[in-house]
Amino acid sequence: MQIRFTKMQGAGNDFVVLDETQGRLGLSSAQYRYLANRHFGVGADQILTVRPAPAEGVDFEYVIHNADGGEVEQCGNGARCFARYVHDKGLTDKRVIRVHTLAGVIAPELHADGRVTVDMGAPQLDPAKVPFIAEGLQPQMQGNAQKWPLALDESAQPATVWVAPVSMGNPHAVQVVEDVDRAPVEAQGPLIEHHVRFPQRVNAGFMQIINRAEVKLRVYERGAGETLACGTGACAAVVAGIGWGLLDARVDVHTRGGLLTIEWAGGAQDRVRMTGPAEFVFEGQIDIPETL
Ligand SMILES: N[C@@H](CCC[C@H](N)C(=O)O)C(=O)O
Repeated sequence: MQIRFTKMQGAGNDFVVLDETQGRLGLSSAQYRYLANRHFGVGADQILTVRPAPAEGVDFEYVIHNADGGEVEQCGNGARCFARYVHDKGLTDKRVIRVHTLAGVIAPELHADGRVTVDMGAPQLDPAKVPFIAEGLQPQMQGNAQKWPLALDESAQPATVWVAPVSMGNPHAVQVVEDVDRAPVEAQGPLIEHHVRFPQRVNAGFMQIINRAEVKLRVYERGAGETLACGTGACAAVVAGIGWGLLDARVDVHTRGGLLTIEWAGGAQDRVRMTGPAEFVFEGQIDIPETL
């Protein structure tokens, strides 16, 4: 089966974008995995699919698969690339686009310089809704927000880490580290991702505070491993940092792949805004085995 694709990246978080506005490709989870494979396929952290609007009041449907083939609710860097794709490919002439995702409606806005700001919606901090199983644990209060002890495998240093469970439509566990470049992302990432207290698995964020308006961040992503940047991870980290009283309402997040700016007024109903780059890389055609 031969399909056309576009490769894009947002702060180094890379995507294969598929256009299903003229009909479904009907890919299996193994075929998404094949596309994402960096040796046999195109290579990507996520596969983004553009579909026609499923309802009144939105312009498109945005479907996201992780590199492991699983469908997920939200992807922030992908949302910026999605908006740039539908605009630059002539699928819409709107510069503010309303997009349906599994996590609700988001609204990317294209700027003249090529960057995109996305209204990512309000964060969810109720542990049960992340979902995070908090039963039997004693949280610590810091500022206006809680942090929860997460016991990791004994081989992990430290054996217990303190995290904020935050949902940006998808689940995140954010912890503060002293030096992000020396943080045990590879060792702790998989343990946090698969921790029994996160029944839908989780994206693990490691945030170093530089000052009240600047952080460094690495994220070990659910279903993709460490990526050069994670947009929803940046939103979740800033929400946690503001809740803990460590950050102001506008924060520059330095990732290994580029800069994301996150804004949040701090109220439960306040929506998070994310601004960052969205770039085309190349286009092509690939043969995908029918049976995988
Ligand atoms: N890279 C993304 C997040 C993609 C989904 C995530 N791995 C999950 O499983 O929730 C972003 O930029 O937000």
